[in-house]
Amino acid sequence: MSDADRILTPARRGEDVDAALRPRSLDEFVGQKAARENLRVFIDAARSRGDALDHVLFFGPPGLGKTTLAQIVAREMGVGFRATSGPVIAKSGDLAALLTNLEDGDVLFIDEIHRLNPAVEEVLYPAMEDRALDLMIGEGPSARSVRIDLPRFTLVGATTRQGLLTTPLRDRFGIPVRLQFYTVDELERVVTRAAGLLDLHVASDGAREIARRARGTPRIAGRLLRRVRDFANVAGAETVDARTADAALNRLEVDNQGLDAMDRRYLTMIADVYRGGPVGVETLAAGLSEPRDTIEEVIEPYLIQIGMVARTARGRCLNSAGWKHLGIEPPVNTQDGLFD
Ligand SMILES: Nc1ncnc2c1ncn2[C@@H]1O[C@H](COP(=O)(O)OP(=O)(O)OP(=O)(O)O)[C@@H](O)[C@H]1O
Ligand SMILES: [Mg+2]
Repeated sequence: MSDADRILTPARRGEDVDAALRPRSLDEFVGQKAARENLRVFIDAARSRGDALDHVLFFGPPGLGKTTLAQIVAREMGVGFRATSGPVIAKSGDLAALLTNLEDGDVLFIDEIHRLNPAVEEVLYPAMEDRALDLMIGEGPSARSVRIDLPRFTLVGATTRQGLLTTPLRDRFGIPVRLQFYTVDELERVVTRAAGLLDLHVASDGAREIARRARGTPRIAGRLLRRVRDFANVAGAETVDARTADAALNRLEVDNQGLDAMDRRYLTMIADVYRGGPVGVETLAAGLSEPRDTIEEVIEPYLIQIGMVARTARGRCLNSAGWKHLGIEPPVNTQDGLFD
């Protein structure tokens, strides 16, 4: 099974109707309290000065609301929103064209900003810092550089891999915002809100069951809700309660901790083959036939967050919660035993 086939992948899949469920204002946006409150202050301050908002970087695992917040920033500032992504901007000229076409105050959203090519990134530095573009005119000895002023704009970058950003780029964002996994309470509100938008009756224990098993991720909560709705429709259930949700999620092979077959394969490999670790991520990637990026970006963050796995300098280790979840006794003398 590849990551794209998983019901629990936090990465976006074609069936996801993200747009319909997207909160449209900071007040509608659930969770991420600290980030929301800070953004509110910075947006109000910029607006009262009549200035563009400082550049913002959203980073964190997939499906936590980076794109949603970028759109909300533009809407709350009352400015235009232009979106592109790192790998799409092939040449520095493409970026120059985008920048010179911005209107005063616009938000330029660059998704996957860690994948910008270095030549393009160079163009971004003076644009972010001085709102200017340095262009070379002509070639060879007669070449000269001209500086063009740009409209005031706010660059909003998003990345799942903050560590892959170059330091000069990272330093040019005045407002870095790390997104966190959501609590079950927060996801319960996400599910209830989405159910309302989908015109579906979900009892509070049903919303809670879905929330508990959504891997801390609103995108997964929305997707599970739609699949549970399908099961409820076929079963002729008017209301999704905890029992209906539990039965549907079991059928989807989402276990009671919200892990799926891929997560269990990952945990089982560390347990069975490497006696709980430490084992390097490359070795795990080869053993599981998954790209290393998928393991690091998609599978591990949540398993680390819930304390089943630890990322150490010598590799990945299974913690006692991981052993417990697999229902396996850890071998004696594991590293884990030393720390628990
Ligand atoms: N705080 C929230 N409240 C309600 N729904 C949310 C929230 N955050 C995200 N969502 C929903 O989750 C889905 C995914 O959000 P979004 O596309 O913004 O994630 P992302 O962080 O940009 O993901 P990726 O890294 O894959 O680009 C959307 O349908 C959005 O409506
Ligand atoms: Mg996104």
